[in-house]
Amino acid sequence: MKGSIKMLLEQKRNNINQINNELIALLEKRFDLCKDIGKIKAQNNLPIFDENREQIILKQVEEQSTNYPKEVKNVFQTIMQQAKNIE
Ligand SMILES: O=C(O)C(=O)C[C@]1(C(=O)O)C=C[C@@H](O)C=C1
Repeated sequence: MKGSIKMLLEQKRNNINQINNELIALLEKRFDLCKDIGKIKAQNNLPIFDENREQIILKQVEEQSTNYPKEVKNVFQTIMQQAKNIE
C-alpha cells in the first residue's frame, strides 16, 4: 500500500478510536442510569419494558439523524435491548 494511503487510513482509524472511547464513556453513563431505573421499577413492581417510551426514543433519534436515520434507529434498538438485559 502507498505510504500516503497508509497515513490517511491511520488518521481516520485514530479518529474512530477516539469516537469509540467517547461512545463507551457515554454508554457506561447510559447503562448506569438504566440500572437505576431498573431498581426503581423493581421496587415498585413496574415492568422493565416500556414500549411507549421506546417508540418515542426511536422516533426522536430517527428524526434527529441527518444522514443515517435507519442505521441510528437500529443502533438505539440494540442499545435499549442491552439496557433491558442490564435492568
Ligand atoms: O425509560 C425507561 O423506562 C427505561 O427502562 C430505559 C429504556 C432505555 O434504554 O431508554 C430501557 C427499557 C425500556 O423499555 C425503555 C427505555
